Amino acid sequence: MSEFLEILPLTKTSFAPYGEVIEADPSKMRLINNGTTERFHALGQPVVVGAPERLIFNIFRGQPRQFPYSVGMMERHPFGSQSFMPLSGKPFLVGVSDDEGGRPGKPKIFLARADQGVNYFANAWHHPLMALGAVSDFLVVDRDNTAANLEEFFFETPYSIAEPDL
Ligand SMILES: NC(=O)N[C@@H](O)C(=O)O
Ligand code: NI
Repeated sequence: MSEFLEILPLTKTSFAPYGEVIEADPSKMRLINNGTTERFHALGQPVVVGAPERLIFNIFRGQPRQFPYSVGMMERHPFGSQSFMPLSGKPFLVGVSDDEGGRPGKPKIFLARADQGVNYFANAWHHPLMALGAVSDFLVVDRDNTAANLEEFFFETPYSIAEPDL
């Protein structure tokens, strides 16, 4: 019987060890364009390790996950950060793990609102995109040449996630 993982709200504090939360934080806001635009400044830092690879913009179109969902693996990108910002007005799930001697520990699952994105730090264990409820698009900024930038770990016993209460 696999262990069910609790779903927590996504907050800057809870997510801090794994990356940055991209959201319109009033403390980061400055008025620009003659007061007609609110700029929420420097919400996260895209990172490439090991030039000459480039940071690129992508769109990921994710199929909604079905529940109960089996979390059988985690992955990480040693040579760059990876950010996901919802474009379809839907919430999504974020899964991360601490590193425990080169392997991911028990995953932590966060529910990201439709107005929240995340930027995973380089080498942060995370689960691949988990869209919710409908096919959803995400703006993704990460390092080009992903082939050399992906490490996966498969759990002997998968964890489970119950249908989130949206
Ligand atoms: N492999 C890929 O491009 N996607 C994953 O990295 C992911 O985090 O969804
Ligand atoms: Ni990834």
